[in-house]
Amino acid sequence: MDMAGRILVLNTGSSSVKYELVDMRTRERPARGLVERIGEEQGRLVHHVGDAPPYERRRRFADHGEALSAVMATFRDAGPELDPVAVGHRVVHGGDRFDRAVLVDDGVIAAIEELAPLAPLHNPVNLVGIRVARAAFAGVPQVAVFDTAFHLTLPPEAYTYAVPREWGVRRFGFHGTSCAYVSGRAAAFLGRDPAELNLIVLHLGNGASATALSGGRSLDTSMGLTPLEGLVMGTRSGDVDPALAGYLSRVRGLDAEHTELALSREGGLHALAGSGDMREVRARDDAEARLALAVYTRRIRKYVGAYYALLGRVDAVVFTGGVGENDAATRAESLAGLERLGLVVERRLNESGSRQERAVSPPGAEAAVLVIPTDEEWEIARQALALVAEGR
Ligand SMILES: Nc1ncnc2c1ncn2[C@@H]1O[C@H](COP(=O)(O)OP(=O)(O)O)[C@@H](O)[C@H]1O
Ligand SMILES: CC(=O)OP(=O)(O)O
Ligand SMILES: [Mg+2]
Repeated sequence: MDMAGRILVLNTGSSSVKYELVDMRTRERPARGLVERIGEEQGRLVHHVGDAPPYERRRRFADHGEALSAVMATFRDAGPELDPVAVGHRVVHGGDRFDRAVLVDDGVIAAIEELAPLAPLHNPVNLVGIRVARAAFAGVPQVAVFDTAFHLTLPPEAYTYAVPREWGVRRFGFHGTSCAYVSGRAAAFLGRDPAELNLIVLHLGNGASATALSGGRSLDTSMGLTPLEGLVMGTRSGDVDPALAGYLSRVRGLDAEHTELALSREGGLHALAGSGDMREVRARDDAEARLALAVYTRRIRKYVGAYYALLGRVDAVVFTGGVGENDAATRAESLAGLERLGLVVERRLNESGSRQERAVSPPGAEAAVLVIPTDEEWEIARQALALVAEGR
C-alpha cells in the first residue's frame, strides 16, 4: 500500500456534504466538491476535478445517504479514480471521550451515536458518512477526527458551568481541528516555538469561535456544550440570556427544542440582516445591515478583551475562516480601539486582498495580527495518515 497516496476527507454538515481528495505528497486536491441543500427540493452537487470546469447537478437529494451515493457516482462518471488509502471524517462532537483522532471501529461508532444528543444536527449525519464510506471502501481505514478533541486541555475553571453537578454538562469547544492547524502555522510564520506563544484564534466561518491558547494548548474557548455558544455566527445567535427559553415558552408557547433550533438556524446575521452570508451583509449599506455588523464585531471585541485578560500577554491574534480570511472590515472593526492592548491593524496591509498567510499589523507591533487561511481538510488528512501509519 502506498502510504503517501490519497486520503478522502468527508465533512458532513447538517444540510451539506463537503469532500476533498487530498494528495499527501503534493498537498494538492485532485478532486473536491460539495452537495448542498440536502433534503430541500432544489439540491446541488458541484464536483471539481483539478482546474477543469466544474461538474454540476441540480436535483433533490433526499438525505445524506443519497447525497453520498451521488458523490460516489460522480467520481465514477467524472473521475478521478477514487482509491483512498484512508478516509478521514470530520466528527463534530467527541465529548470527553476523544482527545485525539481514532481509527473507527464499532465501539467508536457507538460512542459517536451516544454523543448525538449533544450535536443532533451533526453527529448523526457524521455517522452516515462513516457508514457509507465503510461500505464503499471495504478494508480501507476510516479515521474520525473530532472538533472537540483539541479543547480537552481546557482547565476545569474554563470548562465548568456554574450549574448543578448532577446535570453532567460542561463546556467542550469546537473548531479544534482549525485551531490546531492555524496555531501551528502562526508559530511557524512568527518563527517562534509554539510552546512559548500566547494566541487568540478567531475562526470566523459560518460557525464562529474565539479561542485563547497558551503554549499551543486551548485555555478557553467561546463555544460550549454545543456549537451554539459564544460569537454571533451566520445563523447562530451565540451568547443569549439562558432565561430566553423559559420566557419564550411562557409568552409564546415555544418548546425548548424549537427555541434551540431557531437559535441555531434562524439566529445570528440571518436574524439581524436577513442573510447569514457575510458577503451579502457587507454588500448592503443600510441601518439593518450596519447594526448586524456592529453586533457581530462588538461580540468579537468583547471576547478578545476577555481572553487578553485571561492570557495576560498576547503574542498574536489570528483571523481565519471565510470571514476572518477575506473580510478586512471585520478584522479592522473587531480590533478597533484595542491599540492600547498592542493590537493594531495596519490599513494597507489589511486591505491588500492577499490570500497568503500574512501579518496585517505594522512591523514591530507589540502583538501581531495575522491572517492564516485554515485548511481543516489537510489537518484531518494529516492526522488520519499519521494514525494509519502508526497502526501498520
Ligand atoms: N470575500 C469575502 N468577504 C466577506 N466574507 C466572505 C468572503 N468570502 C467568504 N466569506 C464569508 O465566509 C463565510 C463562510 O465561511 P467558511 O469558512 O467558508 O464556512 P464554513 O464554516 O461552512 O466552512 C460566509 O459568511 C461568507 O460570506
Ligand atoms: C462545529 C461548528 O460550528 O462547525 P461549523 O463552523 O462548520 O458550522
Ligand atoms: Mg470551512
